[in-house]
Amino acid sequence: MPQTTPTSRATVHGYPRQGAQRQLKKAIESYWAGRVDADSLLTTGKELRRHNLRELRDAGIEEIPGNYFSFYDHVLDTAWLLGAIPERHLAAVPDIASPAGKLDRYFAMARGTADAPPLEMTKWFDTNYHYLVPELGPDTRFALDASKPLEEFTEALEQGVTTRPVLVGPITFLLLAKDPAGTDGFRPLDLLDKVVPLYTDLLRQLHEAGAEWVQLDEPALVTDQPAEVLDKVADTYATLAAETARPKILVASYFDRLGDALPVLASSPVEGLALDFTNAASANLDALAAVGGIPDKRLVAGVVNGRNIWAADLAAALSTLGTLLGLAGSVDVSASCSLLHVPLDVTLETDLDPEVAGWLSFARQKLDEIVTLRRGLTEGRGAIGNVLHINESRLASRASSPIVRVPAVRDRVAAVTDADLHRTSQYGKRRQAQQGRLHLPELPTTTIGSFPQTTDLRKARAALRKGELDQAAYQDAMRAEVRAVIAEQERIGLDVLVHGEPERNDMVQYFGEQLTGFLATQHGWVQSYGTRYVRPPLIAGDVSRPTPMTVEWATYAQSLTERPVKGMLTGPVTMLAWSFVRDDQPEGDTARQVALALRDEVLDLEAAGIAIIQVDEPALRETLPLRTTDRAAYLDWAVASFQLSTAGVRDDTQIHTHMCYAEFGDVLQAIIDMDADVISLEAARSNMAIVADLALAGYPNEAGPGVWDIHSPRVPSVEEVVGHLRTAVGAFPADRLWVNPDCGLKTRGYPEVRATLTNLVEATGQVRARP
Ligand SMILES: Nc1nc2c(c(=O)[nH]1)N[C@@H](CNc1ccc(C(=O)N[C@@H](CCC(=O)N[C@@H](CCC(=O)N[C@@H](CCC(=O)O)C(=O)O)C(=O)O)C(=O)O)cc1)CN2
Ligand code: MET
Ligand SMILES: [Zn+2]
Repeated sequence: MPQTTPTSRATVHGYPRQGAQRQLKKAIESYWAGRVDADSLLTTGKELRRHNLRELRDAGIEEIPGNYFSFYDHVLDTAWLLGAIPERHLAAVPDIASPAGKLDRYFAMARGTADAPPLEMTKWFDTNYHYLVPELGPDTRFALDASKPLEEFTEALEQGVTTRPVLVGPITFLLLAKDPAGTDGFRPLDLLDKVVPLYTDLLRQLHEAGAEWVQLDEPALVTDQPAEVLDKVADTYATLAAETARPKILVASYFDRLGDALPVLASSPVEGLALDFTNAASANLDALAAVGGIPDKRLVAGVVNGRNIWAADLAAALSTLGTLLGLAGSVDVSASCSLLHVPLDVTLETDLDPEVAGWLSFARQKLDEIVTLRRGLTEGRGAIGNVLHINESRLASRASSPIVRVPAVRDRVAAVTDADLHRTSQYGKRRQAQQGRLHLPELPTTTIGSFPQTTDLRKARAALRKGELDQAAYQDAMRAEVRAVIAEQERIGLDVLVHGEPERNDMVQYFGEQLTGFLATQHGWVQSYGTRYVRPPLIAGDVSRPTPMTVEWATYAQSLTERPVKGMLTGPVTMLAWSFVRDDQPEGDTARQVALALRDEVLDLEAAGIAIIQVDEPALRETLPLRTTDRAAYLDWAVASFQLSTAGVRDDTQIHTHMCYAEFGDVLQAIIDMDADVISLEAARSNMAIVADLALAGYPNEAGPGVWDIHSPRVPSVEEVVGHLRTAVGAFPADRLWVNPDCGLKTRGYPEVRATLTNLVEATGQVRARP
């Protein structure tokens, strides 16, 4: 007899918010541009939520999440919920009586206004999604505004569905927040006692509205936390559970294992836990057994990977679920995390080989997997025999496909030796050779690569796709842009130029489209931040480079000027991090394949006379495993793959790399080991703190701390840039410093780019003249 657990349900933590045609992006951007009013935007939001609710219900999802929708970001929504709104944003939009007022204040926090800079934005754990960092100080006063979760709950109820509202939990909210003033001895977590009563109040209000369950997300608990924080977790959930008029509480964790937080939550009085059982988080299974299970609790089992796009191994997932049945009061089937991080629907992909499409599972397909597994769990394998059979044959087709394993690529990787990872000479000798070739002034000025991606550029690309523009006309348009970008930089007086990357839809997608082993999607949009989306390529098979990818663009740009133009590539770690990576071999193996393909490109650029080659690694820091014990192994392959891609060049070829997104403290040694001749880093927002860190760590090569925060259209004055440069020069040898913005300029407009780069060059002149 199959074991039956009648209470088992199919559920998810969240679903893509944007709609199949990215309607949400378009509606919000239209609102910002003044083309539609607040009511129209609110209506679009409502329609998308209603549509998603039907989609989830029709797919067979038995408990549907609520409050996962957002006009910008769910952490920002939580700050709003708790009334943690900085003074400057209150002042910028003082009147919120109307719907437009509310939206405008909300968007002011997200994007800033002329006088009020936005909240800082940073990566959501180890994903490519960005959240807005709540600003909390010792004097922050909270005030609950539960209207969003309540209204969305009621809205679903009107459609006949009792949703489970999903909210960022109090511990994670406070751990993600920052005190912009850096008040001595204060941490946002000190505000816990002020915040917990608001959550209690919120629980009461949701209960009154009819909510049976509420989900509080605590992903911060999958990062290492001291005992003192874990004690606060225990206290917090004991306090919340002590409220009698409340929904049942489900505490959710994802992206890694709970570790020491697992026994704490297991023995807390909350009614349910949601755990991730994929990848490194699969250690949750043994840990759960070790605490004797949670027989009095509901377990929401994340057995379907919510972050990757491969069809699940249903038989394996079912066997995990079977084991879990013995470890919890009830077992529900879910994805490991919100489906926010994957594209919407494989069936929209008409260009994919149908065999390959069968290997894939986007958000919509994951719903089917979850529902199937729930049936298998409650009705037995026999009930889903057909689906298991099809799944098995699809997995087999993937495992044996010739695109997955290419012997020549594997042989080449196997032949890599340690010598391939190191430049011929030490930095000192290379520096002399490079100076002899480049003749750069002290404090050379440069940019990070991209210039504004104008509407015209995107329109040209869209026209090419639709066949309205032929390849030759498209190339002409892009070349014209390269000419304009080079001329612009010469006029401004920069020392090392870039071609501006006009031909790239995205720095990862562009290379993915040219490398064998990568697959592109047409509609696979995933939210990166706010209304900005990316279409991550899929790494399905062994990677190689059939032909040069950037050499023509680089040599064309170089032919237009006497000044050096940097070759511009995306590094192996970032190519993996911002793609959906194959799950059938260690990531380090995939990274080496990508590195060899890039190494070919680097050597071709060198042979074509390009003297400076930049290999960007902005994702190196964010991909750092969440648990510190896993980090060394990651850094080993990450650094080695960067070295493999770059170390083949001559002494007089200068290798640059670039990293944005601050918090480099954990990777300083890796930065040294990468041995790029020059690294440009984000620094403007942290007032050049990284420069002192590099000096302290003994970083021996050259560095360009960013002097312009490109995330904002604000133009820094000459004095401000001079100030940054003097700080840098005071902390690091001036003869090893470069001057550049924090990151590429693709999201910026020409007016602020011209103004800022002019100021940057002027400021550099002043500091050179009077160091
Ligand atoms: N992969 C990746 N991850 C990253 C970054 C990154 O650069 N790449 N940077 C950080 C995040 N920053 C980001 C910055 C900008 C955008 C961004 O601008 N995205 C664009 C899409 C970029 C793109 O793929 N553009 C394509 C397609 C553009 C498009 O939408 N075309 C329309 C039609 C074109 C038109 O008429 O305007 C369509 O296909 O429907 C192109 O240029 O060809 C957007 O959401 O609008 C995304 C992330 C961290 N993570
Ligand atoms: C997110 S890092 C961006 C680096 C790239 N070269 C650019 O300038 O856009
Ligand atoms: Zn960058």
